Amino acid sequence: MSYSIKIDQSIAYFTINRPAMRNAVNYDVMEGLESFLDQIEDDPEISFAVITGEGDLAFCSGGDLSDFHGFHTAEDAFPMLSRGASILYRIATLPMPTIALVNGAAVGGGCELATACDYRLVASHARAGFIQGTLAITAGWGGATLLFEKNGPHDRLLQFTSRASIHSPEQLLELGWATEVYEGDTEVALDQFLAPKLNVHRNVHRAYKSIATRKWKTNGLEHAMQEEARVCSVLWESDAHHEAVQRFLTKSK
Ligand SMILES: CCC(=O)SCCNC(=O)CCNC(=O)[C@H](O)C(C)(C)COP(=O)(O)OP(=O)(O)OC[C@H]1O[C@@H](n2cnc3c(N)ncnc32)[C@H](O)[C@@H]1OP(=O)(O)O
Repeated sequence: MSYSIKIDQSIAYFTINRPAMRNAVNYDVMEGLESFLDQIEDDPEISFAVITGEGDLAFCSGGDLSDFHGFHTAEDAFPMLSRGASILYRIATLPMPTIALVNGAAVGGGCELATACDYRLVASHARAGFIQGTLAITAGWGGATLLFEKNGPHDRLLQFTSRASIHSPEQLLELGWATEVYEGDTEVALDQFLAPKLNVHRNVHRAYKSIATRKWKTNGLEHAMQEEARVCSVLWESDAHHEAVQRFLTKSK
């Protein structure tokens, strides 16, 4: 199984379980995320949702380049990108707060997935970045739209996306992308992050989440995220993109 879902004492967990592929997202993982969202979206008993990746090398390395490399044209790529954008929109607008447990690399679509969450707990050995530019594409699952929507300093966020580089936890904290950086055991770090929050009734957390995100239901965010998928799909069909993916897939062979 390429993912697992667990609900334990009002906390819902989704774990991508493809460590050998650095937890890259294929259609199976997309289906898993949709099923996770279906399970928790209307469950008033859930206090928090946690998204993470198996192992300690990667949170998520983005779209599975070996699977999705088969898409040659914008028309081929758009349905996958659009589906990713729908999933990230649903994550961003879940009624309970969400935590990305960034226990390793979060790059490309993996950085987008973490950006869709409310909080990002980042391991001191982890790295993250919108590296899609190295593949001659932009973010395509709506993650860049979400990043800009979350009101950081415009110039620094624009550099964060367009320089396509990988950032250290210190840089991610300074940018305001990382909520906290932790050392040592991931479960302990999550417990310590959640403990003070669990002293407050879940309805309060859910109410603040609704206050913070209500505007997104009416300001066209969902449409803007789909538009990001469309822009990415146009770049996807370029030779520059296909050549860059080919270089990545053959680098160690
Ligand atoms: C939707 C838009 C997108 O998300 S486009 C995808 C953007 N993502 C990327 O370009 C990420 C590519 N991956 C990486 O940069 C590195 O693998 C990171 C995550 C930094 C981890 O580095 P490192 O720990 O050295 O592992 P590695 O590169 O040797 O990879 C191990 C095996 O996993 C594979 N892998 C990794 N990421 C992906 C991916 N996104 N899609 C498909 N396969 C991936 C590598 O090819 C490698 O496989 P193999 O063991 O050589 O067969």
